[in-house]
Amino acid sequence: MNLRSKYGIPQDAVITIAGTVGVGKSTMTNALANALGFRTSFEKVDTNPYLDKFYADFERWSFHLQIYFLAERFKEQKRIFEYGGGFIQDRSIYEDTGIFAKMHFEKGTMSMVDYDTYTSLFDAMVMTPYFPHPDLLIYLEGSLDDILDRIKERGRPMEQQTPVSYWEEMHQRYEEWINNFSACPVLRLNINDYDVVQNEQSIEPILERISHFIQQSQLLKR
Ligand SMILES: Nc1ncnc2c1ncn2[C@@H]1O[C@H](COP(=O)(O)OP(=O)(O)O)[C@@H](O)[C@H]1O
Ligand SMILES: Nc1ncnc2c1ncn2[C@H]1C[C@H](O)[C@@H](COP(=O)(O)O)O1
Repeated sequence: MNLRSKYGIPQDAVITIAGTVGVGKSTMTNALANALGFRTSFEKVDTNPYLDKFYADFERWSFHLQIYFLAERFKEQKRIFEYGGGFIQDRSIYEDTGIFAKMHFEKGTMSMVDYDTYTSLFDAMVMTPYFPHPDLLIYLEGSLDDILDRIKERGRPMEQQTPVSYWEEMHQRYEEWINNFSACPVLRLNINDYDVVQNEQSIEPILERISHFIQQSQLLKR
């Protein structure tokens, strides 16, 4: 019996992985997709035409980057819908607005006009009854120090050159954001409680918790 059947996870489930930069979303996306035989939906960092420019000049590029991410995530959403689910998604669309756009607006690196334009587009596209929300959002959390170590270890040059205060601000905002998030069910995982890199078996207790959550939320939907 495969792991998906063993834990009774529906084959059309859509699970999104959320959390701050470097916390381990892509790694978890791969581990869960392999274990469940699901497709993946990744953020493409290397081919993003704005990301390097954005890190070099937030004020100049924050609006362009948000529009780009929104378009990319919406295309991915369409692909997931066309396949009929069975996906693990690396980062949720909700973080673009709830974390990044909001943070840049509030810190003064996105103008109010740009922020209003962006949020009205986001709301028209996403916050509608026609937009399918994921079955589960897995929120990865960890200490700022552990996350900074991971950002350093991964070594993306644009992130190394960014002041620690940026990651600190983001880390705080994530905590506040997840405590108020209600668009879909949330499973919180602390990065010290599993290690899918060194120990492949550590995915099974996570599958068990996912199964429990999805079954409970399906009961609530009835
Ligand atoms: N469970 C883990 N144990 C140890 N290192 C990890 C773990 N998960 C991720 N990492 C490492 O942390 C870094 C960031 O992980 P990544 O999955 O790219 O994060 P994200 O997608 O959230 O930005 C990478 O170098 C990755 O190898
Ligand atoms: N919406 C976003 N605005 C600004 N920057 C973003 C957004 N979404 C992702 N990013 C950045 C953060 C990282 O440098 C890369 C990839 O994110 P990761 O958390 O490592 O998957 O893109």
